[in-house]
Amino acid sequence: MSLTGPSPITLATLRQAPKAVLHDHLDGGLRPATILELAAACGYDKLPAQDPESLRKWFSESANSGSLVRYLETFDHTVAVMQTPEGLHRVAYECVEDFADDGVVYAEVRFAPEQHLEAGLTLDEVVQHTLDGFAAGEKAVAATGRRIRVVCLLTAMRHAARSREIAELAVRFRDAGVVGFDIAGAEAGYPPSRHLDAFEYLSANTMRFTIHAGEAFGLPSIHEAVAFCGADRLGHGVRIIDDIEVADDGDATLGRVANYVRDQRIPLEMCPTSNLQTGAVASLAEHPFGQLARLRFRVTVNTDNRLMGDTTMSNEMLALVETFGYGWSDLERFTINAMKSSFIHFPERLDLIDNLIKPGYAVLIG
Ligand SMILES: O=c1[nH]cnc2c1ncn2[C@@H]1O[C@H](CO)[C@@H](O)[C@H]1O
Ligand SMILES: [Zn+2]
Repeated sequence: MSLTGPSPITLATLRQAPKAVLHDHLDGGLRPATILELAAACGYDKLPAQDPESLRKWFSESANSGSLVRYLETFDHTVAVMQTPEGLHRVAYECVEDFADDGVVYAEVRFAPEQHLEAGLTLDEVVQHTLDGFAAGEKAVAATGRRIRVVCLLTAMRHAARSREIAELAVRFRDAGVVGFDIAGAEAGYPPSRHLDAFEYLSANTMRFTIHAGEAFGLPSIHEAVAFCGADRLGHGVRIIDDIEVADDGDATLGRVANYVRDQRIPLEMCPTSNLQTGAVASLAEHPFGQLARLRFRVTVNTDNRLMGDTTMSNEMLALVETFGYGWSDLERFTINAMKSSFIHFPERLDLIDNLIKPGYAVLIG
């Protein structure tokens, strides 16, 4: 029996809840003030605004275009200031701090090393400076008495032709903080099967991977990702809803791909705010998250790009609570879903679930 009852769900209490994020882009999460300072330091003079607040507004407004391709254009400015050892280290370090301040206890953060070679760094150097930044961030957070684990996924850009090379890079850094691989970028016209070579290499090396699929393009992309490529998780995957028919009484009929994804417990990395911005869904009320959670797909809550979405994990959770009426036990379930789906080793997952996540929600549930 509880003496206090459940805490109300507000942004403040959500920030205290232990959270896990599987889908967050490093180059989509910079602090506006940091962008300005790094731009000044490296001589990048194409920023669209000159003070932090205007820049914050510029990113969220420009990303809110209803088109993935235009959303992605905003990354030119963040990637531009992440070309040096200092830039990469600082952005990674601050990412850890920002997650910890929001009560995130586990994060898988991704970025595309091939986009960070303009100042002459090698792929290996790019990854090493970033991992050093994460490690320094973890240490700084630990020194304040909090605990966070941040690991890295390496992304290959789906329109480019370096995925095999990036897969090899990921495997090279597998014991140093890289736990998986991803492909991202404009989806239409660039099906995941273009990168079969990379996925086969990863599978042969027992390294796991996720694929952005079913975001700006439909069900065929999801089908390819899970059936041809063997994706361990799906980035977004919202269009899986096209393979589900829901009758007026709520009864659902699933097609073959939807059944496969649910049966195999393939995790869906859902990013509500990002989906609104890119036009993948028209409104939160219509976001497939609600139906998919109800139908017991393995849904997880994610930020995608904190800068472009002007968002945090707490914010994404609050939006879902306000839209679908979720309570603490639902949020705990989504968080445990994320930990079960994470790419770190099993004992470490269990440790975070048993020693941080369950006790944290027990306090909030009251
Ligand atoms: O939601 C998304 N869908 C597809 N690609 C994305 C999304 N968010 C970011 N990126 C792309 O991933 C790269 C590496 O982090 C970013 O530079 C951006 O081009
Ligand atoms: Zn993404």
